[in-house]
Amino acid sequence: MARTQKNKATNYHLGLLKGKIARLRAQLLEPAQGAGGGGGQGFDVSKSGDARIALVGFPSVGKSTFLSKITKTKSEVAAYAFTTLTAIPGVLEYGGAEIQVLDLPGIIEGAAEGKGRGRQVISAAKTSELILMILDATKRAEQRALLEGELEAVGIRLNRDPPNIYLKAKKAGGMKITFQAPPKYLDERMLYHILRDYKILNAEVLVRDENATVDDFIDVIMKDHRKYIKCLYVYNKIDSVSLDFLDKLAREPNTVVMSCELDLNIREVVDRCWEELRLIRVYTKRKGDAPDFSEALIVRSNATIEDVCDQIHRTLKDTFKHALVWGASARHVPQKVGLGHVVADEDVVSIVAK
Ligand SMILES: Nc1nc2c(ncn2[C@@H]2O[C@H](COP(=O)(O)OP(=O)(O)OP(=O)(O)O)[C@@H](O)[C@H]2O)c(=O)[nH]1
Ligand SMILES: [K+]
Ligand SMILES: [Mg+2]
Repeated sequence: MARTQKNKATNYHLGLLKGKIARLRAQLLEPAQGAGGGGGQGFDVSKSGDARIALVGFPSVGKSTFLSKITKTKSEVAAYAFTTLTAIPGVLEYGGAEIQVLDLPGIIEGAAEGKGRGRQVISAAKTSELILMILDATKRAEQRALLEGELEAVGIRLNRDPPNIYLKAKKAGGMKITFQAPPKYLDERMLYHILRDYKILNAEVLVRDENATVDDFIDVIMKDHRKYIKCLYVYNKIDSVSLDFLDKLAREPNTVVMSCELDLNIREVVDRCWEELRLIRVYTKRKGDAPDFSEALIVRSNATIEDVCDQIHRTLKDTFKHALVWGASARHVPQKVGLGHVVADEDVVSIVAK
């Protein structure tokens, strides 16, 4: 690809190559048959709590120091690289929620290809709802792009939505490729040949985004190997950089700065994590009683009354008549709602049974 000049005429050729590379890379990442270790498996830590955050970064950026600050777990801290050799889980308690925080071994360039424990670390990161990319404010700026490249290479997409392209493989009927608006970077012939390379010969494609690229299209074909995860960039060790530089870092998007050593801004980092996870606290209330604010039910954003019922008890739905809701999601209080009503943070809900 590097030898090919980029212009309109070679665009098609480059698109096909990208498709082939993505397909071959996915094959490489498949754990080899019977090969055992070093494969795509994460660490043996089961998920627990309401969400999982993974701490990802180069060695000695302060991942374990941070875990020890925000949870009761003590993960070994030292000045040498690769102090942490496995996944260490801790529990962050926040607003009634329990969030699992995974301290992970440091990764290095080439991690995606299996250097060090890289593949295992990245697999563990892939299971999280939020990646905290811990960066050393005193190190070169390229560290961030390097790490992003490693995560991208195994199919993690940070702070992005899935491409707005519909693809449905079929058993027969040939290829039907439609563009909602004239595409800037794609054409029908290119998509046709990329699909063929993936042995997809019958399919319906609708490209809804005129700015969609070949990479986007490949992500849609490979959607079983892609994971869209939020990432917060956390620069640690700000005790050791100039104020000017610190100011510049702090203005970057999705970025927070801290010093574990001086206990600076830790609370703000944790608050941002909570915001990024977009978890919702719902309090329950029995008829005639005051709401129970001592224990929150934790649900995902856009959760409905049905999700709330499932959190309380798996058979509650069967006897559900309606619910009464007080709080931000209610048009008037209390609002009488059905299972489909979408709740908001800190709502109070009373379930009325048949
Ligand atoms: N100056 C400064 N040093 C820090 C800060 N936070 C951690 N350190 C130091 O950085 C070194 C590495 O810290 P660790 O927490 O072991 O880093 P890690 O990212 O877990 O390292 P690995 O497990 O080896 O990947 C230790 O010597 C810490 O004391 C900070 O805010 N400022
Ligand atoms: K270390
Ligand atoms: Mg560590």
